[in-house]
Amino acid sequence: MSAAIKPLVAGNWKMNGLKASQAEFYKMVVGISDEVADTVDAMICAPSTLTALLAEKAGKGPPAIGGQDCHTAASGAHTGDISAEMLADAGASAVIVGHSERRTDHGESDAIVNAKAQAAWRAGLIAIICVGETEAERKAGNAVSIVEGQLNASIPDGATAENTVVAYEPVWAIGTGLTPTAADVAEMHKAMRVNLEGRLGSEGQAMRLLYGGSVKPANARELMSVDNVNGALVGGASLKADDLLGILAAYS
Ligand SMILES: O=C[C@H](O)COP(=O)(O)O
Repeated sequence: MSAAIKPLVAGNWKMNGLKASQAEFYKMVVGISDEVADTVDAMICAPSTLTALLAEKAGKGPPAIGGQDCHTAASGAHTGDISAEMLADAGASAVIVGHSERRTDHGESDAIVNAKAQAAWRAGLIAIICVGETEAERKAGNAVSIVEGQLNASIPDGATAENTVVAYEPVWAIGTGLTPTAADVAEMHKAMRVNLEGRLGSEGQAMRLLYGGSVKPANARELMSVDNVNGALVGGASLKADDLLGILAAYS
């Protein structure tokens, strides 16, 4: 772990959560101790129907509130979409862009992800940019080159450690209970660090690099202690306060 970088554990609720989920969320708000908050940043990326409700419930947080996707435009005739400005207005401070589920389900290319990251910055949001290889790409020995290609094309010029977080999520590890070995995570995160330092200098050196894919309380300590892993992007386990708090406890 890079000592100077404050880690981030971001929960991605995906298409889960109703107004009643505020009760579980409030358990997270009251369960994050000052000691934990001093050590690690916490965030919940809620469905946009809940952004304003949870932001109000969180007050100043933690957790901070994030969105899960945004359009590239600030406003306009884009039925069903949501802009980064709308998320910011509802109380979000960050937005995930380029999640593999968006890339697969909605055909989002690196170029679109790049434009969405710029839209996030335009609205004053942190862009959490996701990258990751498929199972076939890993089996073919191409995982690192695939991820480097995604980094190069998805991260806009002007990325800083303040406005950008990178999340490495092997597609085959998402929601499957499978995780890469600590050695594989270390290899990938080192490669990402070298790539980002080469392009962005000290900003790339200080940028938070999250690991995502089947992170649970039981494996968080091992995964989060890998060099160049500066936190986690958590799906299923972020829906339950006990699990999220258990993952945050990896930093205690
Ligand atoms: O954004 C989160 C990831 O897709 C990981 O999901 P998961 O923790 O349910 O595997």
